[in-house]
Amino acid sequence: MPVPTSAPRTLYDKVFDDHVVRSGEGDTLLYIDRHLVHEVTSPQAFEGLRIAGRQVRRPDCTLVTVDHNIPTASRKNFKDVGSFIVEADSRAQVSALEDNVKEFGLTYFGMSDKRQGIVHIIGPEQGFTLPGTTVCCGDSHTSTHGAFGALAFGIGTSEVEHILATQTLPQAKSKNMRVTVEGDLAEGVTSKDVVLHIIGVIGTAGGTGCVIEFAGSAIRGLSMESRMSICNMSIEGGARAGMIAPDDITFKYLKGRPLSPRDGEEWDQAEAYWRSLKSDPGAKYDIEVEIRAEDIIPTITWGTSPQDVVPIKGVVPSPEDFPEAQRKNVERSLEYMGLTPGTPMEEVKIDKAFFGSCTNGRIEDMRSAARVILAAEKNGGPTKVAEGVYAMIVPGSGLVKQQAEAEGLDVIFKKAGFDWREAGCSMCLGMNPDQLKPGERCASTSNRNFEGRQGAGGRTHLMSPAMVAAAALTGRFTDVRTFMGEHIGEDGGLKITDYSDYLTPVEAPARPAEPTEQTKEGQTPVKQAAAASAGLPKFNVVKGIAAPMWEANIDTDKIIPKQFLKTLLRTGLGSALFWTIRYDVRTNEPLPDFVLNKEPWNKSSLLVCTGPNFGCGSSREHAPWAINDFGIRCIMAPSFGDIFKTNCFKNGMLPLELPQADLEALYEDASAGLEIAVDLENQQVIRPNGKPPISFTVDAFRRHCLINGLDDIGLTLEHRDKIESFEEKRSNVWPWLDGVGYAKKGQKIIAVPTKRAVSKTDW
Ligand SMILES: CC(C)[C@H](C(=O)O)[C@@H](O)C(=O)O
Ligand code: SF4
Repeated sequence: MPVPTSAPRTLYDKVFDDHVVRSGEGDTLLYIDRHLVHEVTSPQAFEGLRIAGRQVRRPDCTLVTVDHNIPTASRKNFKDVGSFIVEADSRAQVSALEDNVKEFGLTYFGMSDKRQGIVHIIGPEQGFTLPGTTVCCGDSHTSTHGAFGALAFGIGTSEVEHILATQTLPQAKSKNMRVTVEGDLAEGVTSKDVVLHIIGVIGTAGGTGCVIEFAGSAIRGLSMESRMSICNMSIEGGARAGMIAPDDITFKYLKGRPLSPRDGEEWDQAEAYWRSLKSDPGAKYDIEVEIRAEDIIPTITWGTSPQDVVPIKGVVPSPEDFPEAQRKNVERSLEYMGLTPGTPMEEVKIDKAFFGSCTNGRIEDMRSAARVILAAEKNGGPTKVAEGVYAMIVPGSGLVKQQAEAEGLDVIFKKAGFDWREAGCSMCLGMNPDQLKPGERCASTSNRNFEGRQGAGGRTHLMSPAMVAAAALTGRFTDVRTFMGEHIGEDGGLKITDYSDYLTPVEAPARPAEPTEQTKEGQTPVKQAAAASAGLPKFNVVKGIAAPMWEANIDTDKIIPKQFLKTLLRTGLGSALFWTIRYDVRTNEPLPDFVLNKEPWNKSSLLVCTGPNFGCGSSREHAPWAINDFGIRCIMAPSFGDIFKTNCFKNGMLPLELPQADLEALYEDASAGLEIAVDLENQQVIRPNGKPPISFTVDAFRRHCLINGLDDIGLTLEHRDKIESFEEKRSNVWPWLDGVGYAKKGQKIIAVPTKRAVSKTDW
């Protein structure tokens, strides 16, 4: 429920309140101003629209691009997707998107468009992301856009369909959390170090159920691009979204962008509203975290969770350094990462270096890496990528690439032996051919170091672009400050003009052979029958064997890895559930010790996990689809990742939070192979052998929907009149938000007239 406007409100409260279409029973219905769409999480949503005979409600507020699947090889000879993308499933997914944007009349930055890029890079670049807006995308790193003071969060595919059809989304109000970073950042410390440090402090579940506002002088001193890197990784801190109050730095960044309000009256009106978007003095936060900027030094990860951070001067930790409850997880991570406790991080060697992703694929990141290369040379450090290391640079968008080339950065990179690629998500998750081989170690500017994230068996260490550049040059993790001398800093040190000596074109380095097919890691399993939601099955009592698991932070990459996200369907993923821990990564043979490969748990219909934060990370709805397809309808755990939890409900599944002691008891029942029953109507877990049942409570509205198998879109469309009156108000109060897409004359625009001319600026 909106807070009465007289009470002091946080930035989050204000943006939330300004988007309420309706509040009643269940979640509040929020209007979504900006919807970004990509190829991985949309095919089933468009299919759902088609089956229900629905249109896209606001094409002018929808922007579509392709990023995850596309190869990053040169596009010089690009003709079409059909001939360019070798891998069949990736090609099918990109082609499906191309068909969908045509059919539904949407603005699309395809592979031949220089504005194409990672969704979270192109939104801000175009001025599509604006302060005070609600921004959604079927992608967990939508939190990036919060850097503008937008309420931006990732959603699953069912929610993508919901927004396409209604331009709204049912949302529960999150808690307010504030992370304040006060003071000056030391030389060589970047926003990536800040956010890794924050996640190290709060943990990957620290922000669960919250929207984090980043505040303090260190945050205010950052550029927009650095702020985006911080908000981007709010999801790694478990938060629904991250936000930073907009200020002059924000307004300057937005001025003149193609989809920003036009100069003059429209801009002035927008800026006046944006200036009101800051937390009121005395506004209440449920959680406050304070961090001193001077405590942050260049930081990297050692393990398989983004919270596994260590300062570069530190050593690989030992399980004994952690509380008892975490030791098994630490041992598992160390084993996977092939690291020995006590080894100085600066002695760990790398095989690959990856620059890019929605965290660090922007122009400032490219400049920061180039500065390190130049400074290393000036200070007598290495001048080339270390022997045996393959280093790739993948700009976040075609426009970032164009800008970098205009500044001559590509020449610096190529001369030092880096491979200069085309825009896309690339090795951040390796849905395209850019992947690690089993056992390879990578210094990466991306955001996730989960097991198998960059390729089955691959080992990822997260760090800043400057630190990746340093590691690429020395072949091992290196404190960038040790050979930078005075030439350091995000804006200080070497200036762009210093690049002039390096502007001689050179050949690209040899690249390791690319796999043509991804069958080694397994392909989309079993062919499936129906692509769209078949309507929600009713959930009443689910009884059966429960699979016991104990790991903390089971991320959705672990539940279903990237190679299975290429499906156009919602079904058939059961055989790939927990792929990387269920099968041998080299032979694809089932691992006999994995619980779901053993009798009787291979027929589980429930799952009990004693570790917290189940389903954290990526927004892929493929995770609950895979669990459901295996036959599991209810997961019991101490806590869940926010997006995963919503995705479960959208599929008629129950994510049930229970106290640790109850879970330990159920874990024992499950390990003994005994049947458990979850009775949602009576809110009880019934244990075997007459043991006393465990009571629980589930939100009344969610329970009602699950028991009756209710379809959310249908429910929302009953409030069509409310949506229309909200849109009318929106056009009056925030007129710069209407009709800003690139829709051309004659293109299908449903419901909303375009009120403004299409910008012709060459961006
Ligand atoms: C494909 C998409 C669902 C996913 C996400 O939500 O984050 C991806 O971008 C990732 O980084 O794993
Ligand atoms: S996290 Fe990686 S895969 Fe996901 S959107 Fe960002 S760049 Fe793409």
